[in-house]
Amino acid sequence: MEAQGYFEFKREDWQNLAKRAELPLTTQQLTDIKALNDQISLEDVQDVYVPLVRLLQKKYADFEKWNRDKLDFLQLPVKKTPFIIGISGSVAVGKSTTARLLQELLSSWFTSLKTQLITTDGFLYPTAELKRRNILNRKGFPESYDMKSLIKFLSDVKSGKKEIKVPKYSHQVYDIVENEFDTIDQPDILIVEGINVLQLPANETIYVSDFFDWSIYVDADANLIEQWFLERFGVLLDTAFHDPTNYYYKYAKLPRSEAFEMAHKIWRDINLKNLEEFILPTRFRADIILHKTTGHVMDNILVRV
Ligand SMILES: Nc1ncnc2c1ncn2[C@@H]1O[C@H](COP(=O)(O)OP(=O)(O)O)[C@@H](O)[C@H]1O
Ligand SMILES: CC(C)(COP(=O)(O)O)[C@@H](O)C(=O)NCCC(=O)O
Repeated sequence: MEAQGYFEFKREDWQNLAKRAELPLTTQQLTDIKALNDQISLEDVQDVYVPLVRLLQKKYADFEKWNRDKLDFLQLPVKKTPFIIGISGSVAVGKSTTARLLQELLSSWFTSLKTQLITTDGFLYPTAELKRRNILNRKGFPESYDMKSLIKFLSDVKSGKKEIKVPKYSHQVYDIVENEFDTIDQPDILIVEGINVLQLPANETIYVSDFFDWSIYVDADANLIEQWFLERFGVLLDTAFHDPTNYYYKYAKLPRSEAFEMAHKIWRDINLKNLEEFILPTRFRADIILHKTTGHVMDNILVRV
């Protein structure tokens, strides 16, 4: 991987950065995390995420100090500014799993800090609007997101606005769910996860990443990501089988091989295309690149130095 400006840690070296003995989580906390993220191996938590959170802790302390010093020097009233972390990567690479785990770790570890999480799926245009714009087959591509609203949301969060409502996307419904929202209410740390968070959309003067204090790109070989996409598709099929309102119901009723043939086409013509054209080019904008290999095992960690 051509990665100028980064230091690449092999997993073995990275895991030595935080001694297991110093793991500040109790066995119960670890068990709770495992229960919430049953896919995640505790080895990954200890070897990869503990050093990651330790590094993040340093960045957060630095951020807080700078905000305090800045306001003090400018003789402005003290105010809290949230620290925003962006997480990017391909569809199905494991962004939401990583984001949820990070939120869990931060919440268990830094109990006095409020950590919230959103996914930019909520800022996709609803299916009706995608149809109206004739871009239904471009879901996930830059033009399928309401970037103005996403930037307004981030600007509201940074300025400390209370109880901000974020639209909700459902993978099962395959659309924005009407009248359902997540509420972001003055967090100390906000994690923003999505394929588009490091992109520079052509018509904006402010980018999503301008609001980030730290960013992570989850990376893997495209052939592996396709496999993970197909495995997730299989899980979605199994849960859709008895529910005609589920988007995947029509695939669940097809012979399994036909359904997977369709999924392979969706991967090749939409998600892989999007990865190659719009997502992968943003990889080296991230502060940290988490590289995964077979079985979702993290093997390399690249840090911008
Ligand atoms: N660390 C992991 N170990 C095992 N499976 C994982 C891991 N991370 C993600 N997965 C699985 O890979 C698939 C894609 O992950 P997901 O977090 O939904 O990706 P994304 O949010 O990038 O689309 C899901 O089926 C998820 O359960
Ligand atoms: C909603 C998404 C754009 C975002 O994906 P995510 O990163 O949440 O997996 C994606 O899941 C999607 O629907 N892509 C369009 C093609 C498809 O997979 O059906």
